[in-house]
Amino acid sequence: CAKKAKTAKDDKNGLPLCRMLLAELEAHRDAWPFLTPVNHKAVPGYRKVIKKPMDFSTIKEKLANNQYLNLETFIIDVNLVFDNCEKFNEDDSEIGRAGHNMRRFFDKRWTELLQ
Ligand SMILES: Cn1cc(C(=O)NCCCNC(=O)c2ccc(F)cc2)ccc1=O
Repeated sequence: CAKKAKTAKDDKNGLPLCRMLLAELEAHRDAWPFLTPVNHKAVPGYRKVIKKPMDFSTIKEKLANNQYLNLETFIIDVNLVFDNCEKFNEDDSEIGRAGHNMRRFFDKRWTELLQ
């Protein structure tokens, strides 16, 4: 019979873990810039500079549509949110700092949960 997955990382579908992690990201006080897609009509230059926009609501939609193979592919999209933020925003700005805070929080949580 198939070996029981050792950790969520190996588990073919650590999807409940993804849903839990996303819920924690959305509940974070610094999540507000990332909850919905950046409105490129309201944010000059965004569409030109950021080739692959991503946000928490889009990740939620992809989870609901079973578009993530496993935790890895989910983590790639979450990191895309933070990488886009670093590319477009000064570190010393409200949104730039929010991005750094959220990345630090996420890295801490998923590594804790995988131990
Ligand atoms: C990630 N990023 C976001 C923006 C940006 O201007 N984003 C709009 C923020 C406005 N949205 C809110 O204030 C809000 C949304 C939901 C909510 F529940 C509470 C507040 C600009 C550059 C960038 O790189």
